[in-house]
Amino acid sequence: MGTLKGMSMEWTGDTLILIDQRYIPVEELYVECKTFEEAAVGIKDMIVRGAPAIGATAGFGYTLGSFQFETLTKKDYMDKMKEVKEVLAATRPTAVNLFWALDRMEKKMNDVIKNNDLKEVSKILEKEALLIAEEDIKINKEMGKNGAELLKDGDTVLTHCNAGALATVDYGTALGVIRAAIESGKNIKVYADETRPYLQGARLTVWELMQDNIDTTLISDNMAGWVMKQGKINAVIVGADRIAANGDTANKIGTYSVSILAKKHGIPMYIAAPLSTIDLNTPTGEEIPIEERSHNEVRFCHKSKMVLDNVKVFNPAFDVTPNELITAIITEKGVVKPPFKENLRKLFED
Ligand SMILES: CSC[C@@H](O)[C@@H](O)C(=O)COP(=O)(O)O
Repeated sequence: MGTLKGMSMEWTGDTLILIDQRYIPVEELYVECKTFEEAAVGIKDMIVRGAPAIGATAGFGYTLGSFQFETLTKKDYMDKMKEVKEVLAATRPTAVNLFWALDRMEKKMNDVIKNNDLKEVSKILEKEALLIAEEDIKINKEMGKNGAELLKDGDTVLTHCNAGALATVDYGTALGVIRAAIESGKNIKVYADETRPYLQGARLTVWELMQDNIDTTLISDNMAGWVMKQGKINAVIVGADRIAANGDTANKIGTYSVSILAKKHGIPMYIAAPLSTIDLNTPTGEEIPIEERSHNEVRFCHKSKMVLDNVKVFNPAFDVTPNELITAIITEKGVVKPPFKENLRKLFED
C-alpha cells in the first residue's frame, strides 16, 4: 500500500482525495473517491481537470476498479475491468493523457494477470498508478528546467487557462517553467488570462501563483492583444491537452487567439507539455476531438446568470493552435523546435 500527496490529489492507499477545483478560490473543499465511478465523476464534472491530472486520476480510478472486482473470477474480473476502462475513457475526449494512462494501466493488468492472484494484481496496478503520478511531478520539474532556459531575468510571461500544479499532480507544466525560472534566480512576472468561460486562469492560476508569491496580474481575455502591443509581454507559455504528430496543439479555448496575437507582436509562443500529451497516432489538429461543454458555462459567469435563457450558445472547450504559430514545444526531454513532425517523432525514438 503506497501513498502520494500533490496539490491536486492525494492517494491514501484505498482512497483518491481530489481538491475540488470547482470552488477554488472561494472555498477549499475535498472530494473522496473510493470507487472507479466516483473517479470518473471527478473527471467529468471537472472536480479535477488539466491533462496530466486527468491522466493520473484515471490511473487511480482504474486501481479502485480493480479493488472493487478483485474477489471475482479472473474471467468476470477481466470483463469488469473492460467496463472500468470504458467508463473512465468516456469522461472527457480531448486530453490524450486520459487514454495514455488507461492504456498503460490495462497493459500492466494484461501483463501480470496470468501469474498472479487478483489481490496481487490490484497491488501491482496501485504501484503503476503511483508511478504515473510520481513520474508526473519529476517530469514537470525536468520540463521546468528545460523551459526556464528560454526566459531571461526580468521577463513577463502571459499564460492562458491553468497549466499549473492543479492541472498536474504537482508543480505544473507552463507554470512549472515559470516556477523553475524563478527558482533559478530570475525575476519573472506573470499576466494571467482569466480564460472564459470556465475561468481557470482567474480562479486557479491566480490562486496558485499568489500562494507562491509570484508577481501576477489578472487580465480578461480580450485585453491580451493590447497588453502585448504595450510591450508588457516577453513570452507566452501555455500547456496542452493533445499535441498532434505535426505539432498542432489542442489547448483551452482562446489559446489559438493568443497565438495569433503573439505572432503579430513578435512574441515567442511556447507550449509546455510532457511526452504523454504528444499523440503520434493523431496526424494533425484536424483529427483531434474537441469537447463541447454545457452551454451554462457561457450563460453564467461562474455562478451568476448574465443572459436570456433562450439565447443560442456554442461552447467548444478547446481550440487547436496550428504548428506554424508555435515557436517551440517544451518537454521533459528538451525543447523541440520546428520542423515539429520530424523532431517530435525523434523524441520517441531515443
Ligand atoms: C498542464 S494542463 C494543460 C491543459 O490541460 C490545460 O491548459 C487545459 O486546457 C485544461 O483544460 P480543462 O478544461 O480545464 O481541463
